[in-house]
Amino acid sequence: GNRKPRLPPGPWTLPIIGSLHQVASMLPHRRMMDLSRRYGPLMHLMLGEVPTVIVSSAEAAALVMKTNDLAFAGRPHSATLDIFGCGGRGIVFAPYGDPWRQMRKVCTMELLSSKQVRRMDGIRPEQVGNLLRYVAAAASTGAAVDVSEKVMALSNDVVSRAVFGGKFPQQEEYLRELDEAFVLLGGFCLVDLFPSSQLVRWLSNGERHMRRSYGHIQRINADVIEGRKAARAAAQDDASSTDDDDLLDVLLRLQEKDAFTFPMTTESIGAVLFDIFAGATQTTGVALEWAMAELVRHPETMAKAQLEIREVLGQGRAVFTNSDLAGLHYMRMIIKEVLRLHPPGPLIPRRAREDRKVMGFDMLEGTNVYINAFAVSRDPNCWESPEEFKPERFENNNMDYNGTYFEFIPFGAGRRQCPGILFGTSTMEIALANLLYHFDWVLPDKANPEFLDMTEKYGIIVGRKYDLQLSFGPTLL
Ligand code: HEM
Repeated sequence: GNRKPRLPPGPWTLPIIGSLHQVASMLPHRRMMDLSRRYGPLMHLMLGEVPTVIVSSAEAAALVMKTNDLAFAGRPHSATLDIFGCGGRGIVFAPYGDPWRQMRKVCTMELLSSKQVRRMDGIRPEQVGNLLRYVAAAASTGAAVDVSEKVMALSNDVVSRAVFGGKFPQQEEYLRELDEAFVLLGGFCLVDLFPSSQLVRWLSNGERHMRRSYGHIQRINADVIEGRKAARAAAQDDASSTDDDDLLDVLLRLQEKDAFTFPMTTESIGAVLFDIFAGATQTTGVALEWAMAELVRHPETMAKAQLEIREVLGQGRAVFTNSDLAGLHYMRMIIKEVLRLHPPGPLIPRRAREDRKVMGFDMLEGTNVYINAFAVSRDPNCWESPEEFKPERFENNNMDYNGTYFEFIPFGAGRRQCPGILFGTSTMEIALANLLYHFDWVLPDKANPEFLDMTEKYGIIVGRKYDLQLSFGPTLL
């Protein structure tokens, strides 16, 4: 009928600028957590002209990502997102529908296939070995290590091997553009907030910047893909797979076989490769940097983890592989606790594909919906001393990030859940196990770890504002 919709409650909004003044001033996931504690687990905001609902409790998250998953399986769109997501041809920002489903299935099956898992189990130790060599050299001279930079580089290299087969000549530029695009997406860009205004469109730099960044990314994609096509043609192995196939090989083979029900262009392949790259690198990198920061801040936790690792692995090991790590129960609790306190993507973007009633409120088609995974995993109604870093809280329970416990959703849940959980946590485990087995980490100049600055940086992937510089304790192995 014509009844007025009953929207979720939200802060007082100004005409034109909506609730922007409420959220734009600081880290949005924190500001929204504070606001939601006042207005409730479903909170309505007008971000500029764009109706938005923020979801901030386990119960509300389950209603959105489980009970009504299909209705909320869309992703937001906006001028900058449409450019970044290649008009929906990738995976992460593709609209819910058949092309997305086929692409996601292919990539997920490939990344999780036993062949690819075996391949990556061989590759990760190589990459971690490079890192260890660098760290050992620094340790021998007493220099501090920029851990943030090094774990990010590790994550980039591992993902790059999975997706593109190895470092590619333009990798540095690719990463720089990705960084810039993430900053543009995390900011509240005027054209996204006022889509109907031609004036704003004309004035705004956001769309122009994104177009330039993404154009550059597309050119690099095209170069890499054309190069590989030429190499495949020369090797005449187009139909057969080898043990060293990366995701690019797999997609090209499917393209050659015409295996999709939609046109699979080089541009689409590029969009998918970029999406996997973008979804995988910074998330895993910042999770590792938060892990090392929390461990240094909690020396007793680091010591306990080292005891476990050194006991399980025995003495005198060089580099080890993921299959050596099955017995590291405390390590896995640490990883969970890091992802609870520092979910790398704190605001999970969805979009309502149809009208739904949730908790008695109307959520209207076209509304952008952000699930605040950060607020949910710090909810005092679900977690004891939620602000404290305490891996032991995961002892003797089954609580997991697999998308069945809605108070803990760093990877989301439902149809859109992150397909890279195993890939990402495997990289985290092997990196942390090696870094802790071989070295004792402390702050440089005997600084007191209690005062380590944990300020977050603004962006859709939330890392540390200040790079983590670490040095070495006296009991080096
Ligand atoms: C610690 C590491 C990671 C975290 C915290 C993380 C987190 C997330 C989250 C929260 C989502 C949205 C889920 C939802 O809407 O319910 C997501 C989506 C996605 N992630 Fe991850 N991710 C990580 C690592 C990875 C890795 C390693 C890969 C690939 C190898 C990856 C690929 C993707 C893709 C392709 C999507 C989009 C799925 C879709 O829209 O259908 N992620 N991730």
